[in-house]
Amino acid sequence: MTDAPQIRLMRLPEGDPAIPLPRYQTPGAAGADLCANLAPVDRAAGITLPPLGRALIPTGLALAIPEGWEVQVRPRSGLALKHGITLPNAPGTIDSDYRGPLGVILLNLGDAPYTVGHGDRIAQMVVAPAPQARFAPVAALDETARGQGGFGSTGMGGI
Ligand SMILES: O=c1ccn([C@H]2C[C@H](O)[C@@H](COP(=O)(O)OP(=O)(O)OP(=O)(O)O)O2)c(=O)[nH]1
Repeated sequence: MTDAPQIRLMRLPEGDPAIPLPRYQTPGAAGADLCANLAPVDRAAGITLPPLGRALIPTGLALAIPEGWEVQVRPRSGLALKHGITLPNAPGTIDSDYRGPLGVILLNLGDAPYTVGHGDRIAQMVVAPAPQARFAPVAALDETARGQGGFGSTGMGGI
């Protein structure tokens, strides 16, 4: 296994120090939970997403990811199953050279309004290797057994 990288985390000036920093909830967790860090004006009422509504939810954090790695922001399955809350851009890509505020785009696919509260665990971030490839333009590609077959070309049934 590649050595785990160190990711520097900075709480932004508008970040609430009472909100826990991302952490793995169990020794084997792949994702570290991210909490909503709402603007002071939103903290009392939260941010309500109507059905099919979406919003950029601040985390109050900025990251410095080492080159060659990325952070993926992914939905939490409990919120998805119970309330239909997902990320329209899942997995959100956090680039290693990005130093701006980390935000989470939440989308309500449920049939009832959903309110995001200050401090709620809204998503999880997974750290993954992301090497930059070299793209080599060529006139023709090598042949394979699959060729151009795709999008269900091997059939859709079981057994
Ligand atoms: O869920 C997300 C997705 C992205 N970002 C930040 C970090 C990322 O590095 C930057 C740009 O994201 P992306 O490349 O997905 O956005 P884009 O629409 O292609 O914009 P850009 O032209 O700024 O790259 O926005 C977030 O904070 N949360």
